[in-house]
Amino acid sequence: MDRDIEASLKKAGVQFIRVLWCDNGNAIRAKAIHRGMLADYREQGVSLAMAQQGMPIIGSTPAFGSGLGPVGEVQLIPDWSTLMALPYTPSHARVMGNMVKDGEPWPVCPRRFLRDMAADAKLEGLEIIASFENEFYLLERRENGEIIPTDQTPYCSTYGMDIQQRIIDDIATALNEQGVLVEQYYPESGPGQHEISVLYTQALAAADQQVVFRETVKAIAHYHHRIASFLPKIFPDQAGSGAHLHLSLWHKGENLLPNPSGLLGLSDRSRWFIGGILHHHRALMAITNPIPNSYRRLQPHSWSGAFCCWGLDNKEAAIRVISNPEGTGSSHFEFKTIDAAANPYLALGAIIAAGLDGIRNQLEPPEPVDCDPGILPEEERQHRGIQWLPATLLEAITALQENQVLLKALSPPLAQAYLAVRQAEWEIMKDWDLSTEVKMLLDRY
Ligand SMILES: NC(=O)CC[C@H](N)C(=O)O
Repeated sequence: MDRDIEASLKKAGVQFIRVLWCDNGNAIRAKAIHRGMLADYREQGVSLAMAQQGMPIIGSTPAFGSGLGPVGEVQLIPDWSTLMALPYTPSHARVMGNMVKDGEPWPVCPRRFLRDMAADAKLEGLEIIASFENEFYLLERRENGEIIPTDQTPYCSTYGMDIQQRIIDDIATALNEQGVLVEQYYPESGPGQHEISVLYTQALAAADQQVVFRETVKAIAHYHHRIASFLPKIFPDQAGSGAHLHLSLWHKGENLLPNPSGLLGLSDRSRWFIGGILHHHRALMAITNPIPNSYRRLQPHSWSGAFCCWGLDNKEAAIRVISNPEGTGSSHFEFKTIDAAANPYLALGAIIAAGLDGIRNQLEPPEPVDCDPGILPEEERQHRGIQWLPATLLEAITALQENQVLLKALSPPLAQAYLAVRQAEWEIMKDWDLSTEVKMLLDRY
């Protein structure tokens, strides 16, 4: 960051620069540096208690067994290439932070993990291109604490668009101003549920975008006296909110996915990448669906990726390969078993690790599924190799504890801290009913 940027921050009226991190509980947090003190902090960043990476989403003591106690600090060093004034809070700017210990990237830093996984992919000649596609609810809190949707409109309702026009416009403007390019918008099927998709980009930037997206949507809703929530399941009988992850693999500007004569229009490497994700799916879910509430969303017939399988344009499969109308092969696929309670750096990093394992070991996915797996008799599902996914976070945690590929990729200190946070959250929340989850978590995601 040079003096010009300091000057432009001053000119823009920025007083504080938030240095952001996204922790193992997927809370987005920041320490803010006053502009007048930037010279002192520019290189060394702000200090952070190591225990911060052991915090569950509820509570303020590090999880037991995280390996992170009250002693020890790391530096949160701004990645100045991500500096951006916040359009919705003009006196603040934000920059993403990297956790550094003794001058080296700290293994427990989620951004470090994704950077390393992207670098691993590069060694295989692959650039990972991704985008998170979020759904969220726009809600109001009544004086008695009751949470109600702010529209009652169905899927793609133009009336829903009219009702929410100002707020959606403001979100789109703010995202675009931060370089997160808005692609499509429509009201989703739940009352007050909306979806805004943003343009894909390289892996680290895609995870940064996910943080920016959540920050922006929540802040702008608040400005409009609304609550935006990404909590995976809010209303028992209405659609849940996913954060489907769209992926493609590139090399030197060329998309490596399409092969018109390959299975589902895909090249061998991309099919093996998918094979790796499905092979490690159960363990991945401890990262992609990290809270007990996540498992309420994953129901058959809800297009949420509740079955471990893949298919062409199949919205009930965990992996939907998206057909290309021009018949030139499939250019990307979507992983649906993921929600916005997931730390995007860890989730995308773990998916890359699983996919690379698939490529290295040429892991073939099972036969693609061309029907709704939820209506098949159990025997046929088994015959076709369509597995039920973990029904609880605890099952997913156990799968991750047993998954040497993902544990190795995470590195022992990150795996230890992450699993301890998941276990702590499981213990805290396992007996909560949905209304307690909503009360406690609505504002946190
Ligand atoms: N249109 C859709 O794909 C719906 C997605 C669904 N709401 C989910 O939970 O994932």
